Amino acid sequence: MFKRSAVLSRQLKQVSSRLYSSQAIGSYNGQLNKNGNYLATLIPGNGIGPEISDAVVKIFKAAKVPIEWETVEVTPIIENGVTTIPKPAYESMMKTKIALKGPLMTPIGKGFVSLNLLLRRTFNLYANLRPCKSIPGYKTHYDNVDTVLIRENTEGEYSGIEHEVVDGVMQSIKLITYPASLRVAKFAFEYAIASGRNDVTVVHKANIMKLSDGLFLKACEDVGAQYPNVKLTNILLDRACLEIVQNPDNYAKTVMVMPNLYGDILSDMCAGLIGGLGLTPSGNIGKDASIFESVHGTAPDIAGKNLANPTALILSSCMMLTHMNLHSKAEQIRNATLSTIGEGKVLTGDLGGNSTCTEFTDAIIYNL
Ligand SMILES: NC(=O)C1=CN([C@@H]2O[C@H](COP(=O)(O)OP(=O)(O)OC[C@H]3O[C@@H](n4cnc5c(N)ncnc54)[C@H](O)[C@@H]3O)[C@@H](O)[C@H]2O)C=CC1
Ligand SMILES: O=C(O)CCC(=O)C(=O)O
Repeated sequence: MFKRSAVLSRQLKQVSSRLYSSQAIGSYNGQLNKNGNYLATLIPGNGIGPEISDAVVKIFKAAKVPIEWETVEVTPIIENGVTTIPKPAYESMMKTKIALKGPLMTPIGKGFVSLNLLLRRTFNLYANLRPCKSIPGYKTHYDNVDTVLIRENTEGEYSGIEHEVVDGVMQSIKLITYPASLRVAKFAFEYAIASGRNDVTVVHKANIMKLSDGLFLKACEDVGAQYPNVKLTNILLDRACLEIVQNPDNYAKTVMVMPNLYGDILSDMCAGLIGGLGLTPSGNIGKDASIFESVHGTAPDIAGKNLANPTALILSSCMMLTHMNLHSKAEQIRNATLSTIGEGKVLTGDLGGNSTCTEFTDAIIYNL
């Protein structure tokens, strides 16, 4: 094992912890329990979820993070055709108001509704914050990616309203409401100020979806009028994709805000620029509760083989710690994780290495 170099350490210091902060909106008022710890909900999830969750638990223990986990499973509970989450998971969230979640599997083209989306709607987690930043020392085609994407998280194309019109014709409703658009726009502006970017870019297709995306854009402009010191621009989604892959640098100083589906796709694209889905964290932020999770899914192709890269969930857990005002622990764990990758000695397969999830986790603990 190698200790991080001075150059890498310097570069890491430049990785602003503000990038991963979600405190612009959404508050955390948790109280220390009698053991001097905060209580947080842990949802290990499916596929690689339990493996990467174990990695976080191990790292938190080694870093002496003052958190006690309440571990709950989220499985579909279907009653009278309505899907809900299990009572223990619901009650835990209502109590702790904060969770770290592994990915949850959703059947394709049939079966129960997405439990990920259900959690976001149940707890009104209306803003999905997805930062994506090149990792110093880890070489990809780009070394200058530093995007912040905020995705409306409760409606849009994912409102779950679908029906058969007649045989052979299906209809899916994209629901955009002014209040939901306003609140996510406000989050984006507050985040732009808190992160020092002072610049918001609305990503949309209001040239085609004139009413729905048009309303989203208008809500952002209405909010923008209350923030005269924050620059507001807008761009069509297709052009944004082109510009980001051509020159991500141009997107390093803005905060992008967009309807649900666009954010889902664009955040995977940004992940691809910095080394893949194993690296990108996210926070689902609400007024009263928040759930932090990787951008990636259950990775069924590598599940149960100790091959998963836990970085995305570890960085999500750091976002959670920042949200809880545990800044120094967040920074310690984030720096140890990024420097382990930057050193390039112990890497999981997705990053070109041949280390297991366990070996990679142990390397991070060594670097704490
Ligand atoms: N928030 C969530 O819980 C999400 C859940 N899903 C669900 O996950 C399931 C699988 O979806 P896929 O489309 O296959 O996407 P996926 O993200 O699970 O996998 C895509 C590719 O990325 C790789 N990958 C993802 N995370 C990785 C990690 N941490 N380390 C190394 N490699 C990693 C996988 O091995 C696979 O090759 C589906 O049921 C989907 O609905 C998908 C996205 C988000
Ligand atoms: O719920 C799912 O299975 C996928 C969800 C997803 O990709 C997302 O919204 O982040």
